[in-house]
Amino acid sequence: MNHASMLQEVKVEDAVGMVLAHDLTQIIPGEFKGRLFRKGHVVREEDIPALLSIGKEHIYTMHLEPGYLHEDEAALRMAKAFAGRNVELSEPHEGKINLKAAVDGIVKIDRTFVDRVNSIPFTVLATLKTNTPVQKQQKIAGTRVIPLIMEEESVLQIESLAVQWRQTEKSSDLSGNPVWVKPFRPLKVGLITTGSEVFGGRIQDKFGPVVKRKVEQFGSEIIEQRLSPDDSDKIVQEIRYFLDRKADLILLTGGMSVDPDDRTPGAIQRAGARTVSYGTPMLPGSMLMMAYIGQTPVMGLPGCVMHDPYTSFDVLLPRICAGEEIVREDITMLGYGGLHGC
Ligand SMILES: Nc1nc2c(c(=O)[nH]1)N[C@H]1C(S)=C(S)[C@@H](COP(=O)(O)OP(=O)(O)OC[C@H]3O[C@@H](n4cnc5c(N)ncnc54)[C@H](O)[C@@H]3O)O[C@H]1N2
Ligand code: MOO
Repeated sequence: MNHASMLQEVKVEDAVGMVLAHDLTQIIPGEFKGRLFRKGHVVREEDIPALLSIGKEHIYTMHLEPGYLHEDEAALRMAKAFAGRNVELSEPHEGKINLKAAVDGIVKIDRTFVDRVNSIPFTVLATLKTNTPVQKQQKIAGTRVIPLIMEEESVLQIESLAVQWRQTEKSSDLSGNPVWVKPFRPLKVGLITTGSEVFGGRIQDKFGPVVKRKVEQFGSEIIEQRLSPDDSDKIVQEIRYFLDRKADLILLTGGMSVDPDDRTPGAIQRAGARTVSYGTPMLPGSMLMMAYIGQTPVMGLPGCVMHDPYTSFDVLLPRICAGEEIVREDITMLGYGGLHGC
């Protein structure tokens, strides 16, 4: 790429009155990183010491030829090409556009598309992983072009990748584009706390508050918490209680392991559940059960959810709160990268 003819170097001392062609960045480790001068700023006599102090002895003046784009314009066109529903774009800043969530939800980001964009030289698209829960205004992706002057051809390639994606991606009719945010829906959640030691008052329930906080974090609510001893019939009754009340999600805690008193997985099955998986390849959270009774998701939560900050429950819950059905493949793919402790 030969951009030399479009860029002219001028010593800062001779640049008074000239227009900056790009943002200029200052970094003071531990204190500040950001734009010191904005693109378009007219250099003044008093700017010269500041420019020299960030190591700029020269500035560029720029004369773009047809077929070339300024870094800011290229980044903006890239971002507009793939930003879909519930995504907002920031102003260009140092050749970068941030994509932000416009709502609370989970990000949906097509990995194949991201890889294709990044295989085009001098373009950068860095994103969160798909299905990550995000809050409104949280950054979900950033685009950047590496050179100050970008060949328009590269941007056209990205724009046409996005067009192809829209033509071929049948399942994404909700999204419009490969990077988007699926909003949470407010679910009514029934919570069944099993364990004769809790039911009988021998120990105080520590599970309920944890589950309540997690559920509320994604915009849903626990409509009621019911206690049950380690008795299969009683657990089945409590599941039916919440089915009758049209709970959108039923969560059961405790009794998920291999002891004779661990009745929860069997009771979930006896209540008529279709098991997606019992045994989840993630540590912690391996004893989690994912099941459905009709359309209603039912989850058995093992003891670790009570004390480990990030388990398989934290991966699956935001997706369920966004209205997604969990299938077997969603579970099997958790193992790779699924070691988080335990
Ligand atoms: N031989 C094996 N042992 C264990 C396995 C295994 O595969 N083979 N898995 C381990 C894993 S992983 C976990 S996680 C736990 C599973 O625990 P459970 O869900 O069966 O939990 P419980 O046995 O019901 O309780 C464990 C512990 O936590 C206390 N507890 C339970 N509920 C509450 C509550 N609501 N509030 C406060 N405390 C609670 C309970 O009293 C026990 O002390 O199993 C491993 N073992
Ligand atoms: O389920 Mo345990 O559920 O891996 O700590």
